[in-house]
Amino acid sequence: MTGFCARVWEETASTRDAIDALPFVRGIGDGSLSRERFDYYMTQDALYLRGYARALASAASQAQTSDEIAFFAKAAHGAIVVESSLHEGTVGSVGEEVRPSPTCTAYTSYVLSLAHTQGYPELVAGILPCFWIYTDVGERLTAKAGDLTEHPYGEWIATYGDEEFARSTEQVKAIADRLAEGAGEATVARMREAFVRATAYEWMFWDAAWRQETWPR
Ligand SMILES: Cc1ncc(C[n+]2csc(CCO)c2C)c(N)n1
Repeated sequence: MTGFCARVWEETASTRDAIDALPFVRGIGDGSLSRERFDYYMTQDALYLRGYARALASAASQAQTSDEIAFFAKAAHGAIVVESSLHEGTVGSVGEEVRPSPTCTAYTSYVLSLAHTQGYPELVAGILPCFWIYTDVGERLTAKAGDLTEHPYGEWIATYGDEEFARSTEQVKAIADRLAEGAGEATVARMREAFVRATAYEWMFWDAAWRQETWPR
């Protein structure tokens, strides 16, 4: 039987095709995306990464091996460092007055609910699309964009097209496959649900940035 990752990757093929087709993602790739939309995204992403870093720290606290504890603790730190370096170069530091959008709130609340109401395998499955989708999109955009030095979003593309980032993704995939192998049917079904949902949130996050989504007032 094929592993968990191979199966859920196949199952989310249509969502991933829809991600590639998003005007926001196409616009980052060809450089035509407006600064205004990109800045909205970066600000919301900084807020997202704070919540996501907490979910990674929770995975570190639930992990059972030294390697996994160290891996998730380093990734939690990495999420905050990505936030400050990539974001300060574009939108500056994000102040307390900025409110997370409905989609940002939904996505961070969802991964944190996995951390607090489900088990370690479900949390890892819900954390994985953040790594895998960005590696996947980053690799394709890097191959397409060519020389990034003059590209308006070159730094963003290079961050996620990076080989070390791809290696981190492979590590989360290996952890998810191992956990699914040792888990019962009900846990694997919840892991699948977490992966599918988080993948949908990745689509929604870029779509919300394109729309510059706000709360009703
Ligand atoms: C909405 C959203 N989803 C995924 C990433 C990518 N990402 C950022 S930090 C990290 C892991 C630790 O470095 C990953 C995979 C993002 N930036 N924003």
